[in-house]
Amino acid sequence: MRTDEHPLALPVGITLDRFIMQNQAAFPHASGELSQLLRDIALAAKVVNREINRAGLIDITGAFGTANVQGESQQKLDVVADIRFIRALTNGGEVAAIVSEERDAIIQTGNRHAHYVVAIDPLDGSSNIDVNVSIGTIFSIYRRVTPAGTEPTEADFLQGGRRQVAAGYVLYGSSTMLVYATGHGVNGFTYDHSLGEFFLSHALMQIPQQGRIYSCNEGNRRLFSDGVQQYLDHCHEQHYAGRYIGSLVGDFHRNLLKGGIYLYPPTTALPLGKLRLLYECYPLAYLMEQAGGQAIDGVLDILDIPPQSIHQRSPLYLGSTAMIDELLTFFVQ
Ligand SMILES: O=P(O)(O)OC[C@H]1O[C@](O)(COP(=O)(O)O)[C@@H](O)[C@@H]1O
Ligand SMILES: [Mg+2]
Ligand SMILES: [Mg+2]
Repeated sequence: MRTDEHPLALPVGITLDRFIMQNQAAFPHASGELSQLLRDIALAAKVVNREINRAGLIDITGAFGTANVQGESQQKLDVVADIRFIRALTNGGEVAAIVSEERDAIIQTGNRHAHYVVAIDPLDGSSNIDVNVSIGTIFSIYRRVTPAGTEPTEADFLQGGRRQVAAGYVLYGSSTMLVYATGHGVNGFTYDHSLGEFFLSHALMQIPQQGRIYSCNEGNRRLFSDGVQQYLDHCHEQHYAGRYIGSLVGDFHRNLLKGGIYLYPPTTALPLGKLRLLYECYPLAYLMEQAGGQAIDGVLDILDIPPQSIHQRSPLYLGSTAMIDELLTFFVQ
């Protein structure tokens, strides 16, 4: 009997580290830089996970008293997660510059020799931080276009969604998961606190083509276009289940597993939508397309939207292909 099949010692599974190494082997010219970058993200995720789990005990709940470039009040955990990810990516040495939701300007890490830049939403679902509801982190990775050795510029971040070389999210929920893709499918890893390791738990995730869940803040209903309002009526007529956590990562993850559609339409208050193209829409669209779903802004595929600025907003509709096709029929009437 092979040792890894012994009933007294069941295998623990494939660690994230081993998975990264196995996948790196598939790219003969790989230098290991992207692999190290992914490990740095996993390390920061473990530290932030620890802070979230004990937030109420170490007084990092509530507002920090400052506002970010979007004019949103920064929660203490927004700031903590921002510092932790920037520190890990800087110390890891593989990232030349970072765009963060919590910082106005590009962060120069000082690693001018590095070949990658990262756009990040350090803490997603800020309105749910203090109420023990799932929250997340979203990241997007590009190979820089400016030469190594020089100071990275906006050009490195405004390459367009289809130039991402990797993207993913961390979900801090009933379990903690890291879900990412590097162009060859979406894989999910569950964190085992007792071993301090992420283990492969969801290989090659695919969203069901059809779903019966819709996720939308219907409190904004009157601010939506007629087409969106008619689509929401259609969801009611079809008795689709309304599920809205208010954390994009949480709503995305559920719909990825069960099938469904997430909508953050433009409103009269936010005519360009609320969500940010570089560190919310592009990375989740990258995952959604590789999981067999669709992501649009109502007209274009999210990944084809030309980027103009680092904190640019966009409407977002993403999920099961059949549900996106159905939504689009309400936009052309
Ligand atoms: O409260 P609203 O308007 O429904 O917005 C909720 C959406 O805004 C977000 O909280 C925006 O993300 P941040 O928390 O990172 O700012 C999404 O996670 C969520 O889907
Ligand atoms: Mg967010
Ligand atoms: Mg955020």
